[in-house]
Amino acid sequence: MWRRVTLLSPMISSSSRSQAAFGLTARKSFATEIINSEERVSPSKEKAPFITFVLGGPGSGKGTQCERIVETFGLTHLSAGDLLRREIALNTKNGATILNLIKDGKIVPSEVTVKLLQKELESSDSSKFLIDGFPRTEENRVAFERIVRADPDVVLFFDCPEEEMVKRVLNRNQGRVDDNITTMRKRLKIFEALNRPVIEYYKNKGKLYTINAVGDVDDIFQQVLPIFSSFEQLKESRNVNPKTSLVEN
Ligand SMILES: Nc1ncnc2c1ncn2[C@@H]1O[C@H](COP(=O)(O)OP(=O)(O)O)[C@@H](O)[C@H]1O
Ligand SMILES: O=c1ccn([C@@H]2O[C@H](COP(=O)(O)OP(=O)(O)O)[C@@H](O)[C@H]2O)c(=O)[nH]1
Ligand SMILES: [Mg+2]
Repeated sequence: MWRRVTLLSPMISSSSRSQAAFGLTARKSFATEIINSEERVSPSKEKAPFITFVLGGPGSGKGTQCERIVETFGLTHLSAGDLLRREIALNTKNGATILNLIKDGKIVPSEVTVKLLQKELESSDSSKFLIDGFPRTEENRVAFERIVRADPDVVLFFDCPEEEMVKRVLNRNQGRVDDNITTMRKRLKIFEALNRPVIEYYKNKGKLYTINAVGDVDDIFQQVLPIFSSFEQLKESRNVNPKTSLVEN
């Protein structure tokens, strides 16, 4: 279980949050601490988690590619949309508000989404996460940094033309309340206005990997493979799948 060492938090002044400084502090703040002598912390938990943000417009194939990444590299998939839909299904206190926002293609307040993600990150035994469909806005991004105190190692961007995304969403067939043309049009506008700046942010930080999201699912995954293969932290858990390893590198 990941635990933040909250005592470290006041040491970070807003002015010292350069990428390097923030990254270093985030890593330290993810160090586990032994709360009491009865609690055992495994050595692997002393390292910072490996975090990937998966971005792209609605229907660009984020969820589909995440499944492939999980199969091959064993990362833990956290879909922000799925966590929000679970709140609706469980009828929690935020459930009704979340439902209305999703129906309207709007973004759920950062506090709500970040808290859900934080809970999953902290309670998981995993040390490698794929955070799918988040951050959707600059405000989301800043809230994650502030609350979770972690930075992504990799940001994937599935780049897909609008007409292709519309076609896919309208054929998705998962009974989602937002898979209709009216909501989809709103979502595309929100994507351009609010998610593009996040993509630009990570591009400027040198963390962005842009994937051409048009074509066969397997061919798209072939663009993703070398990105993850290059990270030492993921090598030991690499699950060699003959279907996906043929064209590697
Ligand atoms: N490369 C692809 N070509 C055609 N259809 C795809 C492709 N990738 C995913 N799909 C389909 O498009 C729909 C949206 O994909 P999904 O992975 O849910 O996207 P996102 O999570 O980005 O909204 C799904 O029905 C999925 O099966
Ligand atoms: O960080 C997030 C992720 C999702 N959503 C809401 O959940 C919807 C569906 O998101 P999801 O990622 O499941 O959609 P996808 O892009 O996969 O179609 C979005 O339109 C938003 O209304 C949100 O508010 N914040
Ligand atoms: Mg999705």
